Amino acid sequence: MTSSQASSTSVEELELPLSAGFLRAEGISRSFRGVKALAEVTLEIPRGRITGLIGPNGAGKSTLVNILSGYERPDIGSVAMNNVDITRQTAHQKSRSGVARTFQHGHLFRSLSVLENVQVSALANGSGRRQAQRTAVGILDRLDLLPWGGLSAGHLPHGVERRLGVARALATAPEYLLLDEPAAGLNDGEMENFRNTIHSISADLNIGVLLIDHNMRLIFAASDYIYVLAGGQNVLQGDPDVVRSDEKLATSYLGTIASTLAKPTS
Ligand SMILES: Nc1ncnc2c1ncn2[C@@H]1O[C@H](COP(=O)(O)OP(=O)(O)OP(=O)(O)O)[C@@H](O)[C@H]1O
Repeated sequence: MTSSQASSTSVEELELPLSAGFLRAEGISRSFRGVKALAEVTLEIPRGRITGLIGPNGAGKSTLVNILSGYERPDIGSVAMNNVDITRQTAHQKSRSGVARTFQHGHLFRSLSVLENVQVSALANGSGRRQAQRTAVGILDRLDLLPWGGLSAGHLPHGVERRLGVARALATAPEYLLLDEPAAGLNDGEMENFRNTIHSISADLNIGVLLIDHNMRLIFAASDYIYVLAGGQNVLQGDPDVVRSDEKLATSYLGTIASTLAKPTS
């Protein structure tokens, strides 16, 4: 195909999937002083989809997020983004490459305003001042955070603080967004809003979302595909209906945890 043919052909005509590209962890192992946190774990996060990751405490979920986002290095295994090996990139380099994450415990600048927190993320990722301002306002609008923009991030209701964590991650213009227990402590209404928000982030912005949470109702309602880890290993994966009905989830200790955590949080 010549370049003029290529430029006159739209994506729709080519029938290319909007969700092309993925972030992939392949055969990841990681130990801490002899404790094996992950053993040959593989997981794939396609763009434009929500991938759920569940498992009991200590299963290795956060360690995997730390490795995907560059906060930890694997002992063995690789991380690839859109088929490019990014295993050895630092957290900052991965962020620049297009991998963003939230943290279980905030990581906000509490003395800055909500708007400033988002601007700082955009600036740190290379935006100029004006662009950072525009980006921050647009993201606050998308996440219904504009009314909070001028308030100090140190005194926010829990649900707002959680959304601000997502806003900061979005300000780095990611292709992939890793959400580590973003809904902890949200009530049912906030949870439903949050689910709609991450759905629009993945579908409208074509972002690949990894969603880790102990709330099974959120995970099963929001995810297009689910991975289950236990003891640092892949134990089960598939569409939500497949995972829900698999006897490994229903009859093992995972099932006990799942049913406990599926209770309403409010
Ligand atoms: N920095 C570290 N130093 C020592 N051990 C660690 C470290 N990080 C994780 N571990 C251990 O690795 C294992 C996996 O922990 P990890 O936090 O990844 O699990 P998790 O599935 O995220 O758990 P949770 O649901 O409780 O957050 C645990 O045994 C944990 O104690």
